[in-house]
Amino acid sequence: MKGLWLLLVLVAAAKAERVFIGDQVIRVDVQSEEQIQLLQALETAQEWELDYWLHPVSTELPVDIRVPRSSLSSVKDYLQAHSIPFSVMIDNLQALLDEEKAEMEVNRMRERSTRSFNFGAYHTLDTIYSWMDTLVAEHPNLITKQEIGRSYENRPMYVLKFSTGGSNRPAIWIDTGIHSREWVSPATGVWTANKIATDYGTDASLTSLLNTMDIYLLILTNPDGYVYTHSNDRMWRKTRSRNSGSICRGVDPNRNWDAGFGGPGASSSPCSESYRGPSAHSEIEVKNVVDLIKSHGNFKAFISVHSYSQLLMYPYGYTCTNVPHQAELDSIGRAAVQKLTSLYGTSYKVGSICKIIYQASGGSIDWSYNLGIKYSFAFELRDTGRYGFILPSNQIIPTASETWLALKHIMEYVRDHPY
Ligand SMILES: CC(C)C[C@H](C(=O)O)[C@H](C)S
Ligand SMILES: [Zn+2]
Repeated sequence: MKGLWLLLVLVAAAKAERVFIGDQVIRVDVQSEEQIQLLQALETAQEWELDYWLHPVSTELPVDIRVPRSSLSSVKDYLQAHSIPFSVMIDNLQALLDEEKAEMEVNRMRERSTRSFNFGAYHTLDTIYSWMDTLVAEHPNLITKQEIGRSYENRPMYVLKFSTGGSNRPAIWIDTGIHSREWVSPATGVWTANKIATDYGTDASLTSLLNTMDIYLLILTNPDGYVYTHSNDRMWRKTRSRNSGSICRGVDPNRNWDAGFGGPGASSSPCSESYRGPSAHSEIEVKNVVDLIKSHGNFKAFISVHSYSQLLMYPYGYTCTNVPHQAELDSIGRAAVQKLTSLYGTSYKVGSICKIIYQASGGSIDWSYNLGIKYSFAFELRDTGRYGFILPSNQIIPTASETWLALKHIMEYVRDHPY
C-alpha cells in the first residue's frame, strides 16, 4: 500500500496537483468574544494562507483552520501568545488525501472487474454521470435525466427527475455538491437517487408521494469545481469562473443567489472562499438552477446538501431576523433530525442559518424561500470536524442512510401540507 501512496504522490506532483504535505487542521474552541475577534483578525493575515473550514462566529461553534505547513509555527505562536487553546484535528492533511486517493483507485479497479457500482465509495464526475444513465435505463418509467444547462467550462448539468406522470406536478428540489470539496454531499445524492428508485413501489409512503409529486435531484451542482477537486486541488470550494482583474478564480456558488446579495457574510474579493461574484446569478451554474425553478413554477420544497457540521438549517442566512414560517420550519427540522438521529445516534443541531452557523448572504435557500418555496432547508452532513471535508468513504452509506430518514420526513410533510 505504501508503494501505491508513493506512486500517487509522484503522479500528483507530475500532474501539478496541489499537495498538502504537513498541512494541519487545527481546532479552536473559542471561549470569548475577544478570542473570536482575534481569530477573525487572523483570517485577514493573507501571508499565512489560512483556509477556514469553520469560521469564528460564536462560542457555540468550534473554529477549524487548515494551516499550511509553512505557517504552522507562526499561527501556533500567535494562538499561544493570546492564550487561545487549540488542538490538532488532522496532523498531516496529505496523508489523509493519499489514503482517500488510494481507496478510490482500489475501488475503481474492483468496480471495473466486477462491473458493479459501489455506493460506499467516492467517484469521479464521469463515473457518476455514466452511473446516472444506468439508473435511468433501469427505471424508464420513473426517472428521466434532464440537462438543465452547462457549466462555465461547458460540462452538462444533469438533473434526475423522478416522476410517475401528470404534468407540472408540485415538486421537491434537492441539490448536492454545490461546494465541490464537500464530497460526501454528492455521494449522498447518488445513494439517495438509488434509494428513491429502489423504494418506489415498495415503500408505501414514498410511493404515495411520487404518485402526487415529482422529485428533482441535481447531484453535481458545481461540476467544474468537483472535477478540479479530483484533478488539481482537493480543497477547492467555488466555481471555476475567471474573475476579470484578478488572478484568483471562482465564485462561492452559495453566495451568488439574489437574496440579500452582497450583504454581510460574503466577500467582495475574488480571492476569498466566500466571494459573492460580480452580481447575483453571475455564475451560470446558479443561473441554470434559477431558470429551471422559475420556469417550472411549482416547486414546494428546496433542499440543499452541504458538509460538514451536522446541522439542519432553514432561512435566513442573510439576516438573523426570523422568517414568517420560522416556527413551522423549526418544528419540521427538529422532527426530521429526530428521525435521522434514531438510526445511529448522530446528533444534529437545528436552526436558522444565521443563528446556528453564521450570517451568510446570497445563499440558495434564502432565495428559494423568498421566491415562495416555503419548505427550504440546508443540510450540513457529517462529521463535526474529526475528518471534516475528508470524510472516510466508509461513512458514506451510514451518512446517506441517516440523512434519508430526515429527507423522507421533510418530503412527507410537504406532501401532507400542500400550499
Ligand atoms: C447553508 C450554508 C450556510 C452552508 C454553508 C456555506 O455556504 O457557507 C456551509 C458551511 S458550506
Ligand atoms: Zn457548503
